[in-house]
Amino acid sequence: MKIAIASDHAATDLKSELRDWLIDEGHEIADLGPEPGESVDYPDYGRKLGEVVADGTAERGIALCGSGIGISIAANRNPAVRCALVSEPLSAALAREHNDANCIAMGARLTGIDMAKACVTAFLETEFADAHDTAGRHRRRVDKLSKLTAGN
Ligand SMILES: O=C(CO)[C@H](O)[C@H](O)[C@H](O)COP(=O)(O)O
Repeated sequence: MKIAIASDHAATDLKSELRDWLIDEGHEIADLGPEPGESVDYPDYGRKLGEVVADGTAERGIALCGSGIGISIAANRNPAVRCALVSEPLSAALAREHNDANCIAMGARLTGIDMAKACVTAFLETEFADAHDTAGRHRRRVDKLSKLTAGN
C-alpha cells in the first residue's frame, strides 16, 4: 500500500522506526519529513500529509507529533481527510470500520513503538464496514461528515 508519514520534531525517531518497518513489510512509503534535529511546526507537516492523501498520492497517512493532537487537528483541516488520534489498536480498527479513516495520528511522547506498530497494523488491515453494513449507516454518517466540511 502507498502510505505517507509525517511528524514534527517530537516524533522523528518514531517516524523513522515506523517507516523502516513498513518498508520491510512491503509497503511504499513517502516520508514527508522532517529530518531529525530541526524544530518544526506540526501544522506544516499535518498540512503536507493531508495534501498527499487528498490528491491520492498516498492511500493512507500516518501523522505523528509529541501527543498526536496538534498534527491530527492540522491534517483534519483538509476536507478530504478523516484522521483519527489513536493510542491502542481497537480504536485504530474502529476508525477504519466505522469512520473510513484515511489517516491515523499518534503521540510519540505517549505511545511506544510496539503499541504504535499494533495501531498501524489495525489501521492498515481493517476494512471500512460499508460492504457488510446492510443498513448503510456507516456510509450515511461518513457522507454526512463530507457534507459538514462542505458547509451543508
Ligand atoms: O502538537 C502537539 C501537541 O498538541 C505536539 O505534542 C507537539 O509535538 C508539541 O507541542 C511540541 O512541543 P515542543 O515543546 O516544541 O517540543
